[in-house]
Formats: sequence, C-alpha cells, structure tokens
Amino acid sequence: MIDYLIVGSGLAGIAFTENALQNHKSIAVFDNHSQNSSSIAGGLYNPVILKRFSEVWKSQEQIDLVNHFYANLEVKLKNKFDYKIPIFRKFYSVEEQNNWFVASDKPNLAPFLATKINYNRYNGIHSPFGFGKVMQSGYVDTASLLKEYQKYLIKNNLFNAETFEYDQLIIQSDSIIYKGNEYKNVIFAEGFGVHDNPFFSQLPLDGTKGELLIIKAPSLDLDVIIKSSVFILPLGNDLFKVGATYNWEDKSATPTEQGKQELITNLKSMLTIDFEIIEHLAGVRPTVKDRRPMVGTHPKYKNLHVLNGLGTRGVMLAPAMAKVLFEHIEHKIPLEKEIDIKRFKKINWD
Ligand SMILES: Cc1cc2nc3c(=O)[nH]c(=O)nc-3n(C[C@H](O)[C@H](O)[C@H](O)COP(=O)(O)OP(=O)(O)OC[C@H]3O[C@@H](n4cnc5c(N)ncnc54)[C@H](O)[C@@H]3O)c2cc1C
Repeated sequence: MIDYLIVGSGLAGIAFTENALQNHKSIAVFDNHSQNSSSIAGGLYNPVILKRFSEVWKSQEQIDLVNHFYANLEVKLKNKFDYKIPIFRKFYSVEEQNNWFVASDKPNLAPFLATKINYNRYNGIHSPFGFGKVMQSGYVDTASLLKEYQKYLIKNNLFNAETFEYDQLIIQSDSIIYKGNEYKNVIFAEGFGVHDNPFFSQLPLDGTKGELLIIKAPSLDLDVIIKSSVFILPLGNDLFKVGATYNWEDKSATPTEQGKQELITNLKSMLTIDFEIIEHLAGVRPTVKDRRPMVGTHPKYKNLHVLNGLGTRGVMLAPAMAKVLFEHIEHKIPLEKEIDIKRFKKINWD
C-alpha cells in the first residue's frame, strides 16, 4: 500500500510531497500540466500588504517556514531557487511616507518595514518621494523549482505525467484503489483545476486571472524588486518580470491584448526608459472570497483531502499549509477554523 497519491505538482503539491517524503512516507504524484499558476507566478514573498501597509496573515510564522523549506529544496536539488532581495515600495506623496512611518512603528510590522526612507537613484525610475524597504522579502524562481522537482520525481519513479481520472477512483473503507494500486490517502492539489474534481468542485474557489510580462531593458539598473502599480523584478541579463493584472471575469489562462496594454500603461508610468517585450504569460490564481486557503478532509470520505486556495500568495502559504494538512492526517492535529473546508457550512457534500 502506498501512503499518498498526490494530484498536482504545483507549489501546493510539491510542498505536500516534501512533507510526506521527509517523514518517510511512500508517494505517487500525478500531474497533466493543465494549470500553470505556479510555473508562471511572480514568485514574490512579501510579509506586508503594501496597499494598506498591514501585515499578511501569520506572516512571521510563514516567512520562517519559507526560509527553511526553500533552503532545504536548494540543497536537495542542488539548485538556487530562493533570491532574498528586498522589495522597495515606491512612494507617491509625503502622506504615504508618513503612513509608512506609522506602520513601521507597530510591533507586528517593525521586523519587516525599514524605518528610513530610501532615496536610492535607479536609472530609469523617477521617484522623488523615495522608497520604503520591505525586509525579509524576496522571490522564488518557481519555474525552475517546478522543473527541477519534476526531474527529481521522475528520476525516483514517483511521477506520472497523466491526467488523474476521478471516475477511476475506488473508495474503500480504509484505502483507495486507483488503476490497480492501493493508496492510504489522496491529496488533491489541483489549483484552479479543482473545478473538474467531483469530490471537491463544490468548494467556492473563484480564480483570479493574472498576466505578466518579461521585458528587456538594458538601461534599467535594479538590484531590488520595485513595487508600485505593478512590480518589477530583476531576473539578470537585462531581463525583468513585470506584473501582475487581476481579472475576476475571464477564467482562461490565455494572454490577452487588454492585459498586455494594462501592464504596458502601468510600466510606462513608472519607467523613463525604453523596454522591449520578450514574453507575455497568463495563469489563474486559485483565489477564495474569504482570502484563506482551503485545506481539509472530505466530510464523507476520510481518505480524500484537499490542499488549495493559496490565492495570490502560494510561495508563502504552500509550505505552511502542506505542513498543517500532513500533521492533521498523520497526527489528528485539528486544523484552524479559518483554513478548514468545514467553514463552508452550506455545501451539500452528497
Ligand atoms: C500572474 C500570476 C502571478 C502570481 N504571482 C505570485 C507571486 O508573486 N507570489 C506568490 O506567492 N504567488 C503568486 N501567484 C499565485 C501562485 O501562483 C499560486 O498561489 C500557486 O501557484 C498555487 O499553487 P497550486 O499548486 O495550488 O496550483 P497550481 O500551480 O495551479 O498547480 C496545480 C497543479 O495540478 C495539476 N492538475 C490539475 N488537475 C489535474 C488532474 N486532473 N490531473 C493531473 N494534474 C492536475 C496542474 O497541472 C498543476 O500542475 C501568482 C499567480 C499568477 C497567475
């Protein structure tokens, strides 16, 4: 009997797989590359909501896990994924500067917000009111992490590049049979793809489409991530990732002219130099209206579990949510109400 069948190898699936492997569990992973949110993501992790200067839910706890989780993966896969560079929030007024000072004085935000205004001059960016520096921030090169992790799974015979067929699942009292193999548990980590999952499609996963650009700007000289109406993330070799848009209507992962124009307009309002568009990407974030992850066990089938709803913050949330789900399954540690799918009381699970 195999301990875990894991559907999805995006950030959620990888984080759960790692928890299982580190605890010496046997696993099999299925992924059909139908969703691309994790691979195209900006990959930023940022403990502060920079619109309102407020703390992200459980930020310090999550950041501590981020440091540990991605560092372990770097060692395991002999590759660099986690780039610890500060995010610089561009200010537009003296009032914004003042709000920043007030926020940086609060005990929960003080570890993340530098108290000094930064007047660094970056060629190509006009910022007379300077920048606020966010500490303990950075980005994960998610595309390369996903690629390397898949290689590792393939090498160890743990990966199935297949569509998981829900109707092939045979649910028994203490185990699951799928295509002739017996598993103790199934973890569904399909991102927006959960809509095709008959066991969990009732969950209120909205989905928010996002688009990004990769630009080339040889005269832009940045060693930090700039956050304004969009973020600009230096990738090296004069390339920068720029994003992202938020579209609540369109649920396709196709890049659109409208998304591109929105990004270009925002970018032009920030940059005083020319740039060339190299790539245009789009994906659907697995967002939930109450902005909390969706974690838990199926109310009727105790061996079916879900790890989803990582929304706009998969990089920070995946390690923490995978850990609590694993501990919930293995050690019966109750899930917090805010993340448990039981909070959706109106769902009819029959
Ligand atoms: C434009 C954009 C920018 C973003 N920027 C950031 C950012 O800067 N920082 C951040 O933290 N987050 C960011 N996000 C959000 C982040 O990408 C998500 O929170 C995260 O990737 C969700 O991971 P996931 O594993 O739950 O889902 P996904 O990445 O969607 O992974 C689900 C996986 O399941 C597989 N799958 C689905 N159904 C099946 C099936 N039936 N059979 C087999 N396989 C299946 C899919 O192929 C996929 O690989 C961004 C998202 C977008 C779209």
